[in-house]
Amino acid sequence: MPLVQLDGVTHAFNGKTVLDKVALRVRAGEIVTLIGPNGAGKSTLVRVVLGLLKPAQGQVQRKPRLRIGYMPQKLYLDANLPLSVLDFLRLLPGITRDKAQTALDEVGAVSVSNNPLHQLSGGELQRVLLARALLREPQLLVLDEPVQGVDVNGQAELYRLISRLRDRYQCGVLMVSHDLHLVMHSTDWVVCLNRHVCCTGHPAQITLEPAYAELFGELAVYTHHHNHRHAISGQVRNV
Ligand SMILES: Nc1ncnc2c1ncn2[C@@H]1O[C@H](COP(=O)(O)OP(=O)(O)OP(=O)(O)O)[C@@H](O)[C@H]1O
Repeated sequence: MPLVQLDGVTHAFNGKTVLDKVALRVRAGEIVTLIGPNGAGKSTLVRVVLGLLKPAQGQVQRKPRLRIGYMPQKLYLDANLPLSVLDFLRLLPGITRDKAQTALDEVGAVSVSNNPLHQLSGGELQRVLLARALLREPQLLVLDEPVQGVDVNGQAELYRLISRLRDRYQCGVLMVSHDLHLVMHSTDWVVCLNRHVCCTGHPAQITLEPAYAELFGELAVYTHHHNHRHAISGQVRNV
């Protein structure tokens, strides 16, 4: 049974359809990457997966008692709040100092344990957020743009870390990314979203899809015919 399975998920905000009959499935041990341009509905879909948003239509099935570890896109920090990394992780109920240290060790961030949270670099903060997600002992890790604010080398390292965590815990991973080329080697399945699912497949296949080429332009290669185009709003236009 998949950890989570969505079928025909449709949702609108203020009369504007943001998700249109979207299907998605994540199984244990699998890394699924959701890619799409700004406003494509990626974060909205993540909220549906997390159970924070009930879609107007469609089915959402989660494995019973599914434990989800979530890494948000952004963390809003109050620079006046003197919170160390360890204090921050220990805000989660039941987390001891030892458990927090182990999670930091796991993500290669033990050296910043006592540093003030708001003084971390982009890459260090992302690792700390990943450690926090791991503390829930997740069966499903949901990562919304996990490499934001991280330089290119750091991004590749973070993706390798995510793959290692998947190998070690055999958890499913759903991650959101803007850039398929960077995540290509660390993902098993790609879902290309622009309010509806434009195409899905293995990372190497997906770059050959005309729908992918249309969304991501010059980086992609056209090889076969596609039966619709997208208006700038993301609406499908027949050709
Ligand atoms: N709570 C809300 N109320 C109204 N509109 C919303 C709400 N949440 C999202 N939207 C709109 O839905 C659309 C999709 O937003 P969403 O954040 O899911 O896109 P995204 O693919 O994650 O974008 P980005 O890559 O920029 O983060 C956008 O037009 C956004 O303005």
